[in-house]
Amino acid sequence: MSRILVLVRHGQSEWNLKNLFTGWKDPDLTEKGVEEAKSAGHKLKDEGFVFDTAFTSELSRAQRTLDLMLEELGQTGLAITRDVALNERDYGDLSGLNKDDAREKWGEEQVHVWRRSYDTPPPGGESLKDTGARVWPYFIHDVLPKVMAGGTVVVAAHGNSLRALVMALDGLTPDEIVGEEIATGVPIVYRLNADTTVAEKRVLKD
Ligand SMILES: O=C(O)[C@H](O)COP(=O)(O)O
Repeated sequence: MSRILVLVRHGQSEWNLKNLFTGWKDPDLTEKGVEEAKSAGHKLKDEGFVFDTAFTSELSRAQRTLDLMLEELGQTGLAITRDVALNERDYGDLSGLNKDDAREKWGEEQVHVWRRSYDTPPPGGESLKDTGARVWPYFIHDVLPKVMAGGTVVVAAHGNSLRALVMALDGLTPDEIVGEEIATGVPIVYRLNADTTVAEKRVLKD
């Protein structure tokens, strides 16, 4: 039984390039982001991955990344489930602001706490804990059963919705999750044991 879960953060978006807080805003991929998505698909193809099902968010950058990966894999007909539960953390009032301008205004430390802490939400937005409170139940209810049935499952999502998943899968503490970064377009491959614990984790860097 394979029980494989592949997590991929979308490729670079227009707002990643402009250094803007994005959250639930919906910018497209840049050309570099398109290349990153294709390269993720290429790596997975080279390793022989064939997916049984795919999940993504309701945001274009993750959906397009998934489509581009599946094109590379020759799996454009695959069933895709799109759900708001996998959306990026809602950055609230920070959405659309430049990250350096925010550091100027509120200070480096405060902005770091909003971006990387476990339970301090940005103004009007979600903390990582809040994000996990919607991502994790969705994962348990909708995604995990497909993996545990012996499937090979891909989830294309976002920096912080994936940090919430990785925190739970890897059993990281609130202090440990602060240092966890998810790179754009780099597949993270989990193989799970029959009791749902992680048997193996590999990050498919270049
Ligand atoms: O929503 C965003 O701005 C990005 O997708 C993630 O941003 P962060 O790295 O600042 O959390």
